[in-house]
This record gives sequence, C-alpha cells and structure tokens, in this order.
Amino acid sequence: MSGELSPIDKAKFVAAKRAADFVEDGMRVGLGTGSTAAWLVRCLGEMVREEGLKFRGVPTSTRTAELAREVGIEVVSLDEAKWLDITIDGADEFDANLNLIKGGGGALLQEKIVATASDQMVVIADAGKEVETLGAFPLPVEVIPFGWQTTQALIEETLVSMDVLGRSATLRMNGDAPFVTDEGNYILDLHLNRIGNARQLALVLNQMPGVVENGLFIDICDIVVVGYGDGRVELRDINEGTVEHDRLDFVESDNLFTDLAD
Ligand SMILES: O=C(CO)[C@H](O)[C@H](O)COP(=O)(O)O
Repeated sequence: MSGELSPIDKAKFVAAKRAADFVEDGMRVGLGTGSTAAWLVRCLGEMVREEGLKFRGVPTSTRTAELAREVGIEVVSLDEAKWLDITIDGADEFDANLNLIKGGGGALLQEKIVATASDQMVVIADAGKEVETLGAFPLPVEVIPFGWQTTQALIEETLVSMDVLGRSATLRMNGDAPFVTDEGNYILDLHLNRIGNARQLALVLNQMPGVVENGLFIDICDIVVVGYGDGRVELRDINEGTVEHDRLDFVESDNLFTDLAD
C-alpha cells in the first residue's frame, strides 16, 4: 500500500484496532470478511506476533482464511471450534437498533452462520455506514444457481406487497460471469432504497425455495465500533447505547498503520 490512507480507510482501521482489544487469550473468534475485517485480521496478527496473543480464528471466507494464515493466526473451521466467544465483522449499513445489511463482499451466508454461533457479535464500521433506515445499500440475497431467474422473478413479485421503495433484483456479476460465492451460489442484489420492515422482509425472503440466506442481520449484533477519519472511535452497545468515546493516536504510534501506509 502506498501513500496516505483515505479518511474512510483510517476510520475502518481505528474501528478494527479498537475491536481487536475484545479478543483475549484462549478465545474462539469469528473473523469477518471485507476491507474493515481485513484491518482487524492484520491488527490481530500483529498482537499474535508481538504480544503473544493466543486464540483460534474461524474465517468467514476463503479470502479471510488466507489473510489470517498469512499474518500468523491459527485458523480452525467452525465445526472444529463448535461455538465462538465473539465474532468481529464489518457491515454495509447499521441502524440505531444495530440491525445490519451485510454481504457487500459476498460472504453473507458464512458471516451469518458464524455470527449466530457466537456469544457476541461486534461490528466494525466507518461512520458513513450508519443509517436511519436500512435499504440505501442494495440488499444481497444468496440464491441457488438452479432456476435463479425464477427465484429473481419470485422475489420481485413478492416485493410488490412489502414495505419497500424499490423492487428490482439484479444478478451480481464478476466481469462477464455471475459472481459465485464460496458455497457455489449466486447473489441477487435487491435495490430497495428503503426497507420499512426489515424483520418481516428477512423472514419472507428466507421462505422462498431458491433463497439460501439474505443479508439482513436482525437482532444478531451486540456492539458496533464506529470509526471516524480523525481517529475517533465510539462504542454503541445494544443495551446501553453509546458507552465509550475514544481517540486512537494511530498516525504517530501505530507500527502496523505506518508500515502499511508506507
Ligand atoms: O458483509 C460484508 C462482506 O460480505 C462486509 O463486512 C461488508 O461488505 C463491509 O465491507 P467493507 O468493510 O469492505 O466496507
């Protein structure tokens, strides 16, 4: 990486760095996917190498597994770990109830399985991810490739009776071919603009035969660590509201940050 980090990357970095402090010796930790989660994995790798932190990580994607191994984290499968103390992951949107849209990186299925198998889910996000109402970010829905166009039509038809503003579903592409998830499925991105009743939508989507899982995380997240470009971090707790304001002096003091920024 060269040059200065953008304010958004700094915000992601400080959120990740603060959240890394949640990890303690002996824990089983779900490791999220995406650029913010990648900062977390790097921070945890540094703690393993320099402070002797010992924990086992369960990655939510092949990308995260590769990075985790690269930085020295012991990687195990969810079935080996069985249950996790904590999962730390990014999000595409979060609201005041800490409900989320996830799946921008295409890993929503593993992310939801791993987060649900954890005592605690901590989300790390730059402040731009906070929304009053979920839905400006297209909602990812993982679908079985067999008959995906029929599933797409069924979803679009069903959206007519839902409390949403937009109603189109587009197939996520990777160049000229459909994007394929780690589990061999496709992603439909639902352009809803505003989701009036996220809980209901999540239930309705998951009842459709071709749908594997949707990117709405309802009542799963316990804490959001919000990062700002100037180094500030805030902790929002589902029960207690904002419980911490802090500022990380990352530019001068953080080796990881300066190493990566050089
Ligand atoms: O849900 C995700 C991947 O499936 C990511 O956590 C989400 O897309 C946020 O990504 P980033 O940290 O790169 O902004």
